[in-house]
Amino acid sequence: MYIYGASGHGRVIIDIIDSFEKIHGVFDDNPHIKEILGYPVIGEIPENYQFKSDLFIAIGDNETRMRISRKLKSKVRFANIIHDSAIFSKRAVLGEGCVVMEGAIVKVNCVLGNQVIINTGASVDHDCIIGDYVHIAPQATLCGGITIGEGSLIGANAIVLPGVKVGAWCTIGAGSIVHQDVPDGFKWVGNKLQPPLLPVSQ
Ligand SMILES: CC(=O)SCCNC(=O)CCNC(=O)[C@H](O)C(C)(C)COP(=O)(O)OP(=O)(O)OC[C@H]1O[C@@H](n2cnc3c(N)ncnc32)[C@H](O)[C@@H]1OP(=O)(O)O
Repeated sequence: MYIYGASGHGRVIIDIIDSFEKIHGVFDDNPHIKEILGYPVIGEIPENYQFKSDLFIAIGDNETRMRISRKLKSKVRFANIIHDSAIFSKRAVLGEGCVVMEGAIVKVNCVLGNQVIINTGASVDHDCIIGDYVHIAPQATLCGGITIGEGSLIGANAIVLPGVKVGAWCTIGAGSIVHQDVPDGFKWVGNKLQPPLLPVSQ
């Protein structure tokens, strides 16, 4: 497998896979990063690079992961990674380029899109629909029947109550309790929707 991203999330991904998976190469656009966990970092992906195996985009930022996956999707197949200690229902569906980390749970009838991160110990209960490029951060809990729109971040230890719909590109603060639907692009912190930023007056 190839890895794209040699920062914190890249270290986490390499640490999960390199005891059973050969790392063919690690890419990162930052020319100052030369090495990660003992693996040399190649730099940017060269034009017309011929991949010998699947790629995993190990970048935590949802918008960046979307941009890179769109750029590369015609050139390479994206790997999925499910840690041995995760519980992933045989009746749940996963897109491509996703990771389900240590101790995470994804239950019956869940549908996960592409490039989704289910981080350490997060719990996604029955019948949830998770859009592309979503990150469910460590220990977050999604109760049953929840919808999370594309690109949203559900912060660490947040709880989303049953049936709630979180829109696209929302941010849910760490430790929040989300008890109402959240419109596209909004932020929710604690137990409240945050007012949108007002445009700066001319
Ligand atoms: C392995 C990993 O690390 S995965 C990473 C997962 N990432 C996360 O879980 C982070 C989620 N992000 C957060 O919780 C952020 O703090 C956000 C998005 C809620 C707020 O970020 P910002 O908009 O930059 O807000 P900022 O940091 O300026 O804080 C604004 C106010 O909200 C408060 N605040 C910030 N985060 C929270 C929170 N989670 N809960 C309650 N209050 C908060 C701040 O104390 C501050 O209060 P004040 O105005 O009274 O001083």
